[in-house]
Amino acid sequence: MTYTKYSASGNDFVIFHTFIKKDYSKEAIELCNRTEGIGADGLIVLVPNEKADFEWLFYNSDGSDASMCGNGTRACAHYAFKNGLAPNSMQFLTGAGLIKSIVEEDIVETQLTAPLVIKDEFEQDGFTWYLVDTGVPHLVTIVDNLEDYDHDLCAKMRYEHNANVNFAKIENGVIKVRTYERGVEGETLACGTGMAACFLRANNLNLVSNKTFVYPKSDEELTLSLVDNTIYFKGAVKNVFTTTR
Ligand SMILES: N[C@H](CCC[C@H](N)C(=O)O)C(=O)O
Repeated sequence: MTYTKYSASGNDFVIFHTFIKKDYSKEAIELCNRTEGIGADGLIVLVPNEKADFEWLFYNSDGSDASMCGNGTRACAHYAFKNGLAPNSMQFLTGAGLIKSIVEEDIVETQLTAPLVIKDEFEQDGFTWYLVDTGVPHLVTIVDNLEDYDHDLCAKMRYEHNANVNFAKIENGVIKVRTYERGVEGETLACGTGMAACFLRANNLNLVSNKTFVYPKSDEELTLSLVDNTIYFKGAVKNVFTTTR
């Protein structure tokens, strides 16, 4: 089997395509293992689909499946286009519904699914939280200092709310984000749906405009924009290497 390793702003994935649609949780754990496998935050498997260019199966590195992955859609779309599996403007089926992505060289823009606010605002453990589903559930708190990010608190909030956890700081109209990712069970270098959740919260509070830059832990530059309640997420992806096992 041939596997390709992608990095999307530091959020990294192993990607392959097959005709066989089955549960790949076990393969996800093996392939994402950073000491004995290729190493990645997630596994993406492309399988044929009659109603879209393809369907994807997404797994976190712990083998859990997730309905959506913003950075994963950007890497997957680039992979699909470069492997002749889809045109540069494509739509594919995910657990969160149809996703549209456009590939232009190494820049990919994804139209995320319609956001759904689960809890608008609540206090817990000294922070003000916002809980929103941007394809997967995300807790967001806006802080003055990203050093407030605390692994143990994130783990507690992750399990209590079954959501990813984001700390965001607004600086001169742009957003800096740190994310604890469910299914990785730790901080990742970027989380697309997490950046989208932070952007939505900051935009709702009139702290950023309808189009702004967002910088995750990797400090790569992503563009988030909101048009008619639809979030667009754009940035570079990197095909790191391809290997066969
Ligand atoms: N860990 C997430 C899925 C991946 C989301 C993230 N990698 C992104 O780019 O959106 C979850 O289980 O909810």
